[in-house]
Amino acid sequence: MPETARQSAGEAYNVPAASIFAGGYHHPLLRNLQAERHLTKDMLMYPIFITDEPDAEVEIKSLPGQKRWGINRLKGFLAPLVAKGLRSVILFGVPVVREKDARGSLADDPETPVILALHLIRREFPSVVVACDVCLCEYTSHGHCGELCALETLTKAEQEVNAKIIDNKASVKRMQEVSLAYARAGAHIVAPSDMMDGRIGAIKQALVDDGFGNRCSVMSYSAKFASNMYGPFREAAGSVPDFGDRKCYQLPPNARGLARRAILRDVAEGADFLMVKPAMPYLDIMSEARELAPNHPLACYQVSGEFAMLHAGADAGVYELKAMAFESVEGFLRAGCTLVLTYFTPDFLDWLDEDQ
Ligand SMILES: NCC(=O)CCC(=O)O
Ligand SMILES: [Zn+2]
Ligand SMILES: [Zn+2]
Repeated sequence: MPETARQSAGEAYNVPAASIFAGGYHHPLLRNLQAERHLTKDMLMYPIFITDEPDAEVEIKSLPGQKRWGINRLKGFLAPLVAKGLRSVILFGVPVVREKDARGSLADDPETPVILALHLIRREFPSVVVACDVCLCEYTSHGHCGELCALETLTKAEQEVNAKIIDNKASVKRMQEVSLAYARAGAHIVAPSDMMDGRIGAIKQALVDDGFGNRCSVMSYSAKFASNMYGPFREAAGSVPDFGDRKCYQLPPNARGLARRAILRDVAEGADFLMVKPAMPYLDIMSEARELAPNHPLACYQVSGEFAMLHAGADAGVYELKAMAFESVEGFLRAGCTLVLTYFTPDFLDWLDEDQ
């Protein structure tokens, strides 16, 4: 037993005045003031799936409440959200009608859903900032994020460990082309999630050379981990790879050092925004990113599996969804994030107007 407790056996222990913590902040307002920063509507970016079926409004089973939208439905879907204060979206294209090929030609086809949506959103909702995810996985016939090497050039052993399947050079060139196409169609931000080496510098240079240096920002998915939590997204976007996995271009979940290097590399290559993805299991990486790049805005992506997990827990009675969603985002802000990509955005637009 500790000395003080023995001495006071039988008597009430006198709590020292300086040890009173929670009790000192005994009112909801006083507790609220503990936060350095609070979630605001400006900090929310909403991921949206747009398909090439113009009238589609298709539920995504594994992503509660989320749908794939056809271009003809987009205005009606976004208008009420913009009225509630939606400030930014990130677009993902989902071709289901047109045929995919090995180089992901549909990514930057002039009629591709993302480009049509860019024109529409810029025209109809001038207050909304539009980011476009830049990646090939939704557009390639094989479902990988970049162009592949001719597989016959690889040894069997290399194929088995999924090494060297990506043609990095050809892929980076595609990311430049796709980024430029989105910038020309009005994207405020291009957000490469492909994870090819050197793409940030290449994209930034292509934008600058084409006159977009101060019209289109680059948000790098800097620390994107090869997570188990992208499943519902892959259902939503139809981007499950045909073979192998993404481990040769995304970070292993245990890779703190690689994440730190990736963050520093993307800063050096000219990224305007950095990102950590997924969010909840990687709070340590966020706070390290904050330290490594204190002068850059930091985003995090609360991915599809996190969203599905939070819903599943709430449905099982483990917690109340709204309270848990706020708790998750409070963690991101505490860790230093300034922007949160989340499927909860429409909910937060309502919740932030309610008493919390
Ligand atoms: N580039 C986006 C993803 O790879 C997945 C996001 C998610 O799971 O929500
Ligand atoms: Zn991808
Ligand atoms: Zn992706």
